[in-house]
Amino acid sequence: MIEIEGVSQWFGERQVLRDVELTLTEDRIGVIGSNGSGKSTFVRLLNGLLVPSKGRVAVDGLDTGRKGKEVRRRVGFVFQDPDIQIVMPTVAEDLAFGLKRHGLSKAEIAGRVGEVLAEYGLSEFRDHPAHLLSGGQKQLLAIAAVLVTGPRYVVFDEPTTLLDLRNKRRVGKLVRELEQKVVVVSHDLELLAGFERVIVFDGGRVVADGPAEESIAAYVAMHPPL
Ligand SMILES: Nc1ncnc2c1ncn2[C@@H]1O[C@H](COP(=O)(O)OP(=O)(O)OP(=O)(O)O)[C@@H](O)[C@H]1O
Repeated sequence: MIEIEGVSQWFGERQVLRDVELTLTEDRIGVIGSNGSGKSTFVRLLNGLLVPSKGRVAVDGLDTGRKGKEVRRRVGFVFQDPDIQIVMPTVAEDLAFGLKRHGLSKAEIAGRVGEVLAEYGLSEFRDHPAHLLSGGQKQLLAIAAVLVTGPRYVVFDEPTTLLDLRNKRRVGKLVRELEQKVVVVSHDLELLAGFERVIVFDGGRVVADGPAEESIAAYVAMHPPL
């Protein structure tokens, strides 16, 4: 469970989130809203990438301000642009990187990396330079590198924006089928169809919150055709 209690966020003089009060328990949660409405800021609070200016965020009872390291082990974060997440030269080394930080032995790491490469259809790219992968393959690698560390929750910030239709569907399927609880920020409303809960932000506030179909309809109704 992730609890967001009385959270407001300022950057300098500018208030970006206003009195957000939410308890996240569902397996599939979407976050939508206009550009600049505060979605990315909100999800950055969930794994302690950002600590709220006011209020409190707790993951399974762990305060993100005081227990940041433990929180980040529980909550994986997949960025929109996989290039900023890929840190090692080859595909296998990149996957191993996250595991080393988790104190696994060399043999355990090799085994786990092999499994994950197979699972994501990346085995043939094992020793390939990660930066030469296609956009879709990089996104899959970035997702795999987060999942390999075994988080309980995974936050995705616009995971399909840079992808072609085939890879968009691939990532969409993966997001729907993950065993972890997921929170997905997206402008791709199709990706969120069928989600248990979709939260709509506007001007830093939650303006709708309910099953995907209801929230998406409310969001669409807020934006009549020009
Ligand atoms: N680190 C920061 N410093 C200053 N302002 C910031 C910072 N991060 C975000 N902002 C501002 O906060 C506001 C909300 O940004 P945020 O990225 O949360 O919106 P968003 O809903 O994710 O938008 P988009 O759909 O365009 O990605 C924007 O006006 C942005 O310029």
